Amino acid sequence: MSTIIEILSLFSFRDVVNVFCIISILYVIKFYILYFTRTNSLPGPFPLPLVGNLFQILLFAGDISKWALHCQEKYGDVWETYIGTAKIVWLARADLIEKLMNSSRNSNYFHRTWENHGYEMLGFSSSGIVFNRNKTTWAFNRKMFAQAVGSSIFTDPVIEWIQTVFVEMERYLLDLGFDEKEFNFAEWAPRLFTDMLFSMTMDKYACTMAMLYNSHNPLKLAPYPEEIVAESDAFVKALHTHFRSLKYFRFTPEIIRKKTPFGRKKAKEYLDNLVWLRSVLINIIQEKKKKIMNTDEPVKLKPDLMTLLAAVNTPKDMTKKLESIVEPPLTDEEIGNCFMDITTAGIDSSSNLICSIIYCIIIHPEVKKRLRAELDTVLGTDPTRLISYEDLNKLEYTKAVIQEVSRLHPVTPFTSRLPDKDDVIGGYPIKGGELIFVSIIGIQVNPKHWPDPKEFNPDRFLKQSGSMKNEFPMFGGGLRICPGRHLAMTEMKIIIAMIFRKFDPELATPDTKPKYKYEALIRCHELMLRFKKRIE
Ligand code: HEM
Repeated sequence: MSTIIEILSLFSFRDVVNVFCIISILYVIKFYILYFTRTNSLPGPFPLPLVGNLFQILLFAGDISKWALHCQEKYGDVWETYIGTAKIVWLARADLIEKLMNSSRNSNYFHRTWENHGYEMLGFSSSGIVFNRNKTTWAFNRKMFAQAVGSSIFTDPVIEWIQTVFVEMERYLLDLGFDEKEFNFAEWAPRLFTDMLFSMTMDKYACTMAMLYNSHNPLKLAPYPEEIVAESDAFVKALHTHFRSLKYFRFTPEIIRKKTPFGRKKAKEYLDNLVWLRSVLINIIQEKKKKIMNTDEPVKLKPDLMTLLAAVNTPKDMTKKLESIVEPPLTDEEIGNCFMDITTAGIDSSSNLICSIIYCIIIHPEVKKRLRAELDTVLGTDPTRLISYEDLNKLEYTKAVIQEVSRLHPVTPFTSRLPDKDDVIGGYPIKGGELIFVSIIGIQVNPKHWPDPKEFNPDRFLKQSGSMKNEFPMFGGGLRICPGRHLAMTEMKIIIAMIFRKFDPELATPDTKPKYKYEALIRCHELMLRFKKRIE
């Protein structure tokens, strides 16, 4: 150390500045030599050294989806951008993503992004679904998840769970006078989906709506025992800390996480939180396993997702015939990671989409009228009648409305793929290891696929014939297509039906608009409404 200080003392401040300037100039020269001599160049915005094109996103207030649409308009359906020195190829046309959205197990496009040491530390790189980079364990976990979510023993009670949780929200809203007073629906939506997900995955109360209600009405608390509320509160808070930790581990360079006191402290806090969360989950899973072991009639157990996953591939499997069981059961850790994947991927996307759907229906009275007519025809005029699975299949216009809102306002505007090896896409050479962004929003408003793409017209989904999977990739596609898509559509249909058959939500003021923020997905953080009761 003292030798370094002695050497440094031989230089004046001016010398240090000069050396810094020379190194910077050499770096800039090298950056642009590489940029201008790059092979397989594509059109795209001009990058700056070190930051690449990141600074241009600031011109769009950090909203990458608006920036991507701007780039598409300027450069066409294929363009390139840079994060630092890393090139990213963008694709915004259905035929261009065909290879990426191929479901073959040998696909060149299994990985969604680069390897991340942070996720490895968290234990998600080879377990669970969303961040799993190991094809074998990913395929196994995903197959078990799809088997449980898709089994009829799960899908039937899910419809009841969703309705029960919605009725609870309805009670709180009416109790708080939100049929007359304006309130921020965007505050309630994530709680509605959290509570729903907790009941369908674990048969437990998350009580997040109850807590919001209590914060508005401390004199008349929601009817849950205090210890249940406190227990759920601790668990939900830990889950939120876990969501923040995913961002931290993804974006904070390893050197900061490991070598700086602040970085180390933060990483430890997050890891301790995850250890606690996992231990709670494992206790819950083991309780479920005990119940399964102690019964001769597993079909009589409450078929929440965790119970189904805990029994999968055991002699008490409720999702398939025993003679077809050849694989091992899921470990407790795998079940816990699947639960965290479901909450990570399933709460925010659904709750943000529901805000956009309600807003679009309100501002299109003719759409609301047709939607209501369909609800009344299929469900009848008694708003307390339980909705059944058969009813849902008949709600074609409602489904078209949900799809049209998702087309114009996708909550997940992009997904990505990392090719394992070199390829050619639409005539453009692509290098292995070069990240590809699929602009879901760009494809869904591309005039080559959608006439009058900016017009809100649910009928276009009723008229669609043939396959349009790559023209409407709201749930991604191929190997890594969203495995929760059917559940998500079920949730949306039921909630829209429950709202609009009984209520007539109105905007707080005629010019009220939802406020969105881009945070990996498009998050609605304000939608001021009144939940007026339906009169006609
Ligand atoms: C409206 C609601 C939802 C939307 C718009 C949505 C959209 C998406 C998209 C675009 C992807 C990436 C697909 C790809 O890269 O090709 C994805 C992945 C995923 N989604 Fe969803 N999703 C929704 C709801 C849900 C729900 C309710 C669940 C769980 C119950 C879920 C679980 C997952 C999982 C586990 C993945 C990762 C799949 C993998 O990596 O293999 N999603 N979702």
